[in-house]
Amino acid sequence: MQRIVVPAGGIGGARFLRGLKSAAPDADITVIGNTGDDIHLFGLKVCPDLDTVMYTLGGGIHEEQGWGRADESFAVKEELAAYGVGPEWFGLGDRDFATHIVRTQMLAAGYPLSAVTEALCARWQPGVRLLPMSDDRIETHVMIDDPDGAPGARKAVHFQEYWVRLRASVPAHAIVPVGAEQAKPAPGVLEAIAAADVIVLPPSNPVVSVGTILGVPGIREAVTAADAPVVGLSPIVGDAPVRGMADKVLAAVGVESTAAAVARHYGPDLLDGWLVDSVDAAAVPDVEAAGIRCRAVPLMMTDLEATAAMARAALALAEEVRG
Ligand SMILES: O=c1nc2n(C[C@H](O)[C@H](O)[C@H](O)CO)c3cc(O)ccc3cc-2c(=O)[nH]1
Repeated sequence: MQRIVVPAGGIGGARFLRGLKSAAPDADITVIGNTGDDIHLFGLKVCPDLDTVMYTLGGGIHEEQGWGRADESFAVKEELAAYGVGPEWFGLGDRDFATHIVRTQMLAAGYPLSAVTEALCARWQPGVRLLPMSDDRIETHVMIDDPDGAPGARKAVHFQEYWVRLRASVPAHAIVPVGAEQAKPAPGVLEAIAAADVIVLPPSNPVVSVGTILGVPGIREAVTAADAPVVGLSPIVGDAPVRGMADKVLAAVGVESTAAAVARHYGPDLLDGWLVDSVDAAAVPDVEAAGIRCRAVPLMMTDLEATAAMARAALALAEEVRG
């Protein structure tokens, strides 16, 4: 059975995984989920990217939104707001709250996040093995200008505040994965990477999703050392992110928002192959000049079949670089 490892963020990663499962129904897929987006609210631990993967593959996702639960209501949030308890800008629904309550209760009882995630997945049956990148707490913060401070002053805000409250409308000066340096990969992560037949970097955010996962000490090194080919799909199409704020956070790390620049950012030591969208076919020679095999194929996840075709192209490229 083919063993595929996918370090994944939220919506883009989850949708890609749905295509990958359809393209490789018999494969043994391990997902290493980003937990840098995690946030503590109302005393609860919320893991947006793990939940987005779990709900999407388990059939519980709000399809149009791409995050949170289908058929959601917001009575708890409204009641909290009536007490003046926020933040009001983060949309936690009633059904979703139950997930965070179970998670927080299990963590308080001493279970590590990896065990909690496995328990939550027992209900959702995502059809992949979903591992958090780490059991240790890591929180991505974004440095922005502080309009209330002295001229030139900056402050750090939680990634969710940057993305959801500020809608990434202000420049990001730096991305800080707080806690990453002391963190260890969760049990099973390094073993899955070492045993992989193929490692696929989905079209997730290369800085705050895949970058954060690779930044956990030992993970990037394990991916680079793995025997398996490593192939990635560009999240940038026609010089703009397909969705999300990749352009803003790429600027913060000094990387241009182009498919070729993202490939170079990952680097030839990590990547064996890179898929760019057909509209970026002119970038293929640039990427190959950097020592990364590159092909141009349609990369818009418009429906399951289009997404499965992307996954098939990634697996085919992996075979090509292996051979
Ligand atoms: O744009 C939003 N995204 C929301 N997201 C998505 C999330 O902010 C991001 O898209 C990811 O963290 C980036 O991958 C949620 C995800 C959850 O699992 C739970 C609650 C939310 C709430 C919001 C929200 O209010 N607005």
